[in-house]
Amino acid sequence: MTKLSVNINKIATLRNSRGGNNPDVLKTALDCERFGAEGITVHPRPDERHIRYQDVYDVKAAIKTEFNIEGNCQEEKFVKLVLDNKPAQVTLVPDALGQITSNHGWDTIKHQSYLQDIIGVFKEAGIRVSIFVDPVLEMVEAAKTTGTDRIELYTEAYATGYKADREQAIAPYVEAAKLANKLDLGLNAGHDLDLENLKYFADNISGLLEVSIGHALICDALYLGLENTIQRYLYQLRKG
Ligand SMILES: CC(=O)[C@@H](O)[C@H](O)COP(=O)(O)O
Ligand SMILES: NCC(=O)COP(=O)(O)O
Repeated sequence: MTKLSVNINKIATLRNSRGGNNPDVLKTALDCERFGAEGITVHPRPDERHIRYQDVYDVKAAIKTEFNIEGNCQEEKFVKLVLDNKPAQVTLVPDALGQITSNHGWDTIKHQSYLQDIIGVFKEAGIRVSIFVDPVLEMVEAAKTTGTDRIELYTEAYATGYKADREQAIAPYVEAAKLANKLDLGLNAGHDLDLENLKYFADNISGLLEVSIGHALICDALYLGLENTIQRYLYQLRKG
């Protein structure tokens, strides 16, 4: 079964735009769980323009489902934040400073030795590790030797290509997933997944353990309401 982890970054972005506590990030996380989400994802960035470091402590203390902290482990503050909070999972993303959003996976060959070291730090603390990778076979293969528990396939290219030719868009992901399964690497996916493209992805990717979805889900919630939206995403993952 593929778990749905809701990324609440965009709730924090809205809150920060006025400086108060509306919408309430912690309440939203708890409501997401109440409405059926099987995990909460946050992606704090060094400028704290959406999720703030304090939000991470607050959310961790309150939620009951799997907590997934994503971010750039080259930032010392991020490493401390993760080790302080001990989430169920940390997802390592090779973001540059000031990046609008994540836009590529790790080069697991070039950064092999660095990844081995940092993954070891998190695993030593009992935290499951996932690393963000593009659906490129060499990158998946080299991910295995980093010691990571899982990879998260970066799905922006799938989401962009879906409308024009979904078979072509998913093809590299099918191959990457087959290889990950063969190597016994756990498989997550995320970025720009939405109500339209999610089911086809989940149906065609074997062994998909978790999707983390934020931007589209929060946009849908404006029209459909948060509870209804989460139920609809779960339905896309579960229906035959
Ligand atoms: C790793 C990934 O694809 C998402 O976490 C995405 O980066 C969300 O971050 P933003 O909300 O800052 O776009
Ligand atoms: N890991 C992907 C994620 O958390 C959410 O990405 P998006 O749905 O906001 O594009």
